[in-house]
Amino acid sequence: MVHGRVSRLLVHDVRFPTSLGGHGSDAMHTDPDYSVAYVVLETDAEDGLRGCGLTFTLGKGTEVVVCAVNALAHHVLHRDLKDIVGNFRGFYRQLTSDGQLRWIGPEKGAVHLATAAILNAVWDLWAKQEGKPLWKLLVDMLCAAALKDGWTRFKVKVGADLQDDMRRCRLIRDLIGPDRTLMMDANQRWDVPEAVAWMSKLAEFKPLWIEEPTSPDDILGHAAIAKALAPLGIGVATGEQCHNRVVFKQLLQANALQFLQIDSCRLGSVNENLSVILMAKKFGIPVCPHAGGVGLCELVQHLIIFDYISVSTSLQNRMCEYVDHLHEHFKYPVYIKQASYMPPQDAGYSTEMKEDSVKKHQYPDGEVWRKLLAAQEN
Ligand SMILES: C[C@H](O)[C@@H](O)[C@@H](O)[C@H](O)C(=O)O
Ligand SMILES: [Mg+2]
Repeated sequence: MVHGRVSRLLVHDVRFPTSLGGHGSDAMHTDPDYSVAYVVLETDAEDGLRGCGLTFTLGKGTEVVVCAVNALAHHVLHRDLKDIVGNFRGFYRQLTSDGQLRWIGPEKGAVHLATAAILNAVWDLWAKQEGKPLWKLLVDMLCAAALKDGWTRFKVKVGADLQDDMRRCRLIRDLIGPDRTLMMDANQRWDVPEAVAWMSKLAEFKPLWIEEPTSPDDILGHAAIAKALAPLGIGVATGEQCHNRVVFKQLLQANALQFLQIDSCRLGSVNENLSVILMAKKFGIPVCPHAGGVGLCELVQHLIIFDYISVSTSLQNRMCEYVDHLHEHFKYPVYIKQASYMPPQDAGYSTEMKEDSVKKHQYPDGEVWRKLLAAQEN
C-alpha cells in the first residue's frame, strides 16, 4: 500500500563530459554534455525508500531545469503520497497549471522538463512501495484481466552534408545488407522542401523513416513531408522534442507521422506518456520511443513494455531506441539480451542513479568537473 509523506526533495545537476569525445552529437547539437536534472524524493515512512526521477538535458540547460524543479517543489513537499496517487490526474494538473510558472511553458520547455523529473520520481517511489517494476504496476492497474541474437535495426544521423550522408548511408547499407532496417535522423536540420529534396536523394538506401526532418513545431510541415515521401516508402518519425500531448494529437490528426517517438523525460512523465500511447493506438500508429541520452532507455522500457502488453499488443513496426551509453551510472541499468530489452524485475522505475556517479558528476563541484574546470583555467 502506498504510504508516507514527502519530507524532502533534492535536485542534482549531473553532467557527463561527453562533448569531449563528441559523443551524442548531431547536425544541430554539436557539443552536448549529456546531463540530467536528477530528483530524489524522501518520505517520512520508515521503509527508507526514495523516489528517483530525472530529465535529460545537454549541459548548461540543466541549470535552468534545476531552478524550475526547485520552483515546483512546494507542490510535492509535505504531501501524502496516498493523496497524490489517489488523484494523480489532479496532481498532474496542479503541477502543470501553477499560476505563476505555467506562463513560461505551458507544458513545454524547461518547466515541463522539470515536471517530468519530479513526476518520474513520484512514479518510481510508488512502484518501489508496491514492490513492482513500473511496467508491472501499470499493467496490473489497467488491465487486471488481460497480458537471433544480434541487432537488426540501425539508425544513422544525417542532415549536415549530403555527400557525406550518402557516403555513410552507403557504407552502412552495404554492411547490414538489404533486409535489415535502416532509419535516418535529421534532428530538425531542414525546412520542408529541403527535407523532401534531401530524402529523395537518400531514398536509394531504403530508410524506414526520416526522424525529425524539420522543426518539431511544424505540424503541417511534417504532414507535407510525410505526404511527399510516402511514394518513396519513407515514413516520418518524430516526438523526442514534441512539447506535449496536444501537439502529438495534432500530429496524429494531420497524418504527419508514421512512427511516434514518445520521450519519458520530455512529456509530463508517465501520466502524459500514457495518454499519448492511448492516442497512438486509436490512430493505429506504432509507438517507437526515443531513448539514449542519460537514463532514457532505463525509463522508457517500462512504458513500451506496458504498451505491448496492454495497449498495442503488437510488435509490428515497433522498436525502442537503444544506445549503449552511460548505463553504468544507474543502480538498475537496462538489461539487453539478444538485441532486446529484458523486462526489468526490480521494483520502481529504474530511475535511481548510483550515489557515487551523482557525487562525481555533480556540476560544478563533483570530482569530474572540478578537474575539468581546473584544467580549463590553466
Ligand atoms: C543530442 C542527442 O544526442 C540527439 O542527437 C539524440 O537524441 C537523437 O536525436 C536520437 O534520436 O537518439
Ligand atoms: Mg532523434
